[in-house]
Amino acid sequence: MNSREAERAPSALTPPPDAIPPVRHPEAPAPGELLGAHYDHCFGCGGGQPHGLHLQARAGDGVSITAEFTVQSAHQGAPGLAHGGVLATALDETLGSLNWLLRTIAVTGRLETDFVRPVPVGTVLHLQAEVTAVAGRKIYSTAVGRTGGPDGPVAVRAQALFIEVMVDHFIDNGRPDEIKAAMADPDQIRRVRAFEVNP
Ligand SMILES: CCCCCCCC(=O)SCCNC(=O)CCNC(=O)[C@H](O)C(C)(C)COP(=O)(O)OP(=O)(O)OC[C@H]1O[C@@H](n2cnc3c(N)ncnc32)[C@H](O)[C@@H]1OP(=O)(O)O
Repeated sequence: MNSREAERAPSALTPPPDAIPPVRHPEAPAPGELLGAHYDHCFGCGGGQPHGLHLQARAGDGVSITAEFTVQSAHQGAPGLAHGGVLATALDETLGSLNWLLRTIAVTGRLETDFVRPVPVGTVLHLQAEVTAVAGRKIYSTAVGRTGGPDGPVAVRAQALFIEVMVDHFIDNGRPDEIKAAMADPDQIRRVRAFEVNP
């Protein structure tokens, strides 16, 4: 472990003392509004991924989100049970959707997941996530996923740190074919949301 990694290790998900509460963007979708897919080919929310999660997120109060995802046969790890990585993806996607309420472009830097109960295929996972603090480019957030309804037992939970980036993060690092296709989309909203840029 180098010194930078050591610095991040145990307290990386604890906001520093100068962190501030998150501020909901004035043009954020109203509480209860469905967010829709930010990118058709997103494995978490896009309709263009046959085996994707097709997660549906809804704006909550403050800087919070609720989301639902139904575990499909294609999401198995052990027989009849959701793969842990798929559940982590559902948490990551829900947490990532919070950035749309802040209208900040950010990517996951760290995602720490607790797998509390096994989740069978066919289960609807009810997710809730909120931003807890912001410190400069660092956005701290938490999420839980419950089974049997929005108030059911916790099956998974996560703590995350998202880092604000410029749109160049996607343009410089993404594969040129997909970047070109997304930029050529005549729908301005779809074009900007593909890169998570504010319209
Ligand atoms: C609706 C949208 C849904 C989107 C889907 C869900 C979201 C995703 O899955 S995004 C994809 C997965 N994530 C990625 O690909 C990110 C890959 N990583 C990177 O590109 C870079 O490491 C990146 C951008 C996170 C940080 O790099 P860089 O911009 O150079 O920032 P850097 O200076 O290293 O770090 C900035 C701060 O964050 C901290 N930090 C960065 N990474 C971490 C980390 N892993 N753990 C803890 N702290 C970290 C640094 O310590 C630093 O803190 P401070 O300002 O206090 O010194």
